[in-house]
Amino acid sequence: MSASASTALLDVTSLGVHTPAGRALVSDLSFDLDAGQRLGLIGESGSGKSVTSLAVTGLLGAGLTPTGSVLLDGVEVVGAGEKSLVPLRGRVASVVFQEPLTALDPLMRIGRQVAEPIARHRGLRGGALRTAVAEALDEVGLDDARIARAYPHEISGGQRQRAAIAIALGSRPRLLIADEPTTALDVTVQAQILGLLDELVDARGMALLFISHDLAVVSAMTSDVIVMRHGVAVERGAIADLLRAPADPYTAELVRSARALDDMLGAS
Ligand SMILES: Nc1ncnc2c1ncn2[C@@H]1O[C@H](COP(=O)(O)OP(=O)(O)OP(=O)(O)O)[C@@H](O)[C@H]1O
Repeated sequence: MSASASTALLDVTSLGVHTPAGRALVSDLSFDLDAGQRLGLIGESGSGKSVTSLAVTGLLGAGLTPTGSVLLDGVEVVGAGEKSLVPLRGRVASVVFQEPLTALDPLMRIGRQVAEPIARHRGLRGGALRTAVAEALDEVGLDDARIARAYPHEISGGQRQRAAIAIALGSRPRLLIADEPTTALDVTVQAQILGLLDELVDARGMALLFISHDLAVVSAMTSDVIVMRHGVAVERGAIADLLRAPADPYTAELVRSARALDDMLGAS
């Protein structure tokens, strides 16, 4: 969160999202992210985290209306048409979602899906494209040649999420939005994927907006968070400070339940 909003890669000011019936799903949310910075959005299910990530990338479904301002690399996303949004997607920001099956095309081999953003954004063809795809798969730990030829249903959930990460990064985005990227995975695979994301974000100097309901998971990826409840930011700051002295009762509850889980795991 920088002092100088004008240079931010992502600059969200007083974002609101409303249903057609006028219900506010997100209200008066403001934050910014500079190149290479990380920020966590944490909150219980239904608190508006995913709606925020969709609003930020201009992907809100029909009927949901955004208000306020979202500047992505200086371009206004709120109210923008597809024509101005398409060049931003991938090149500026990419999203990794909770369920990789929704991001992957079930009828297309993994290798082709990884190739598509690389060809589109980096203009590679033929042998150079094949080499770049092999490198992209290798980078996410999918170095088995079988994976490139497989369809999504032929590989494991963890491998699918690795492939989804390779696709999201193929366009070389400067901002990665990870929306509960490990929630659908078992704990061991979750730790591997978090480690992989951490390494890749670091190696490429990407900014990261990391969304989760799980304080322990968020604290593995970022040191700064916004706590959301009912579509409103109830608290923000360094995780270390929130753990020590949560100001909002809801944050205190999040900290208590994370500690209880930790104790339970420690005792087992
Ligand atoms: N298209 C939509 N139309 C109407 N309401 C919606 C729509 N999409 C989401 N909502 C509502 O907006 C609220 C916030 O949803 P959102 O998915 O952002 O929550 P979340 O914090 O990401 O939760 P989860 O962790 O379960 O994904 C919820 O009450 C949800 O039912």
